Amino acid sequence: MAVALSLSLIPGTSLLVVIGYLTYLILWRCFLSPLARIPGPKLAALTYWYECYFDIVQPAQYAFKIKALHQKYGRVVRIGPNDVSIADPDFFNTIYAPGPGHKRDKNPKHNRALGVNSSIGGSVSQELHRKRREALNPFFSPQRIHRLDSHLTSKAAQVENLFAEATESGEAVNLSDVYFAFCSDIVHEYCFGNDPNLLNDMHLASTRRNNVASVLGRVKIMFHFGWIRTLMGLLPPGTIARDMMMFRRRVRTAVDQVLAYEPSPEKMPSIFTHLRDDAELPAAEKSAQRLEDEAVLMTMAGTYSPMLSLVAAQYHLLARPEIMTKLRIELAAHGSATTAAQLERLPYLSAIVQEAHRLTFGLTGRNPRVCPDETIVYAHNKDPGQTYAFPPGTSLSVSTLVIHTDESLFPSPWHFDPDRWLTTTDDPNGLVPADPVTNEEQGEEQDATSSLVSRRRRSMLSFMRGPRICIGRHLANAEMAVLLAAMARWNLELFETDEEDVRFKHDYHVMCPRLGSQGVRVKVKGKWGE
Ligand code: HEM
Repeated sequence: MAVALSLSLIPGTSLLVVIGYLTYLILWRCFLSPLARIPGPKLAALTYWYECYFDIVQPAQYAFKIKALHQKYGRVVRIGPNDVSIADPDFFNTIYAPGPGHKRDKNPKHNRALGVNSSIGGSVSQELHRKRREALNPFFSPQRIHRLDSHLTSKAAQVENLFAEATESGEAVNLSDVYFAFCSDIVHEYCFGNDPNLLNDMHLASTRRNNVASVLGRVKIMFHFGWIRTLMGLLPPGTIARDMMMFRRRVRTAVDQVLAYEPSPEKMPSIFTHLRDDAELPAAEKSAQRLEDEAVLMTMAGTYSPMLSLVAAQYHLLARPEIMTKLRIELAAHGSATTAAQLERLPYLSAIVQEAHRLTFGLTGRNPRVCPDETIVYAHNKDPGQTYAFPPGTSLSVSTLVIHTDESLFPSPWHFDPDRWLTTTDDPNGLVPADPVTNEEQGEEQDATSSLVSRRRRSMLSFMRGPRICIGRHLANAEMAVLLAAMARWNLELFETDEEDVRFKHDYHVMCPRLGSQGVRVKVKGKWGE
């Protein structure tokens, strides 16, 4: 009798516990938490379902919603129960590059999206990240990248051969596939020491590009429903998300091949033979699983992102012939500039590259940092009412979309305008410093006329800043310089392509143009000037 009575009380007690917990959650998140006074929609403060709605139902629109929230609520907006977005380029370094003695970790929840937790990009703690970065750094210095010059030039020549063939056949060429294959061949050779020559097989290049696009197309689902990835790991291979499995399996094969061979003194080390042979690295850092994660990140980041910037630049060069004309004049005036290092110093070419990066937005998703041990204070210099303290553990981010389309920095922000990157203080020989941002940080190149351009450069977030700045940025810029200079030698016409094929419409970790876009396609009319 007593047992039956206690059993009958269970549902009621459980209901009370649930109601009590939910009441506590609502009170804490909306009214009592130290973040409660930060402006923003109460629903976003209360639950992650708010973000989930804009990520999945809309779809992939939260980046645009965050911009709209800043327009409504101001520079500081609470965009999640523990998440704050700050639309102030002057606060950027405090979050991402605070300098020695200040810890900035990643938010582990964001690792779910790509599932490369044991890669450098997936390292949550600053200490672990630093160790992994130190192991890779030697491969990514500008000097080391410029040793790839002959390889870059020969790959660009291979692209030109494709154009010569397309001139004869009259068939349309998909530049998104071509540039994906170009970047993929280069990064694959750099990582594993062999060139898969994807440029030789455009059908395969197209399949591989779409493969990566569908992996990216799932990042929002994986982010909000992390258990799906766990479930996938338990199912027989290929049951769901075949493309994701195939992509990982291909990368794993390349890693296994590296691990299967002994060190060979006469062979130039590739990134992964270097990691395999690095005596300083503990065994766990060289496990096949960890190296697979590293390689997945490296091959995805090293192909898809530069491809996006390349096609954006190429589209605007073709849609706006006056930009192409200026580029050709500059290239003709510096005919001896052929290597990546020389081309990267041409002001107009660099400005095109920079503008393409701006409108490609780097990582379009939230890329928060968490400070584990310090309260961070935001104080707007002109408005004392806008002072906020974020306790340790708050997930803080700056939106690339918000900053790169800030009208006060970039008037008519969606207009592709390389001129906004040119200063009157450029070198009299018409050359720009190799790394303008670094030079500015060192106090060089400052006068009144160039201050707006300097501010724009400091506000560029495409590669991020601080210790986690894109490790492959010098490679990406070298690839772009060489390929855009080669493309200027050809007479190309856009084919069934418009601006919607290169414009940021959806945030799938990186920018995605209109859904269903086939990429940037052209007809090749022959060599320019012939
Ligand atoms: C236009 C081209 C590129 C863009 C816009 C871009 C953008 C970025 C951004 C924004 C990050 C910071 C991510 C974070 O904070 O977690 C990053 C990191 C990274 N990128 Fe790139 N990237 C590009 C090209 C490349 C290339 C060519 C490679 C490889 C060869 C590469 C490899 C990486 C790696 C390994 C990381 C992680 C670095 C770390 O966590 O320390 N990226 N990239």
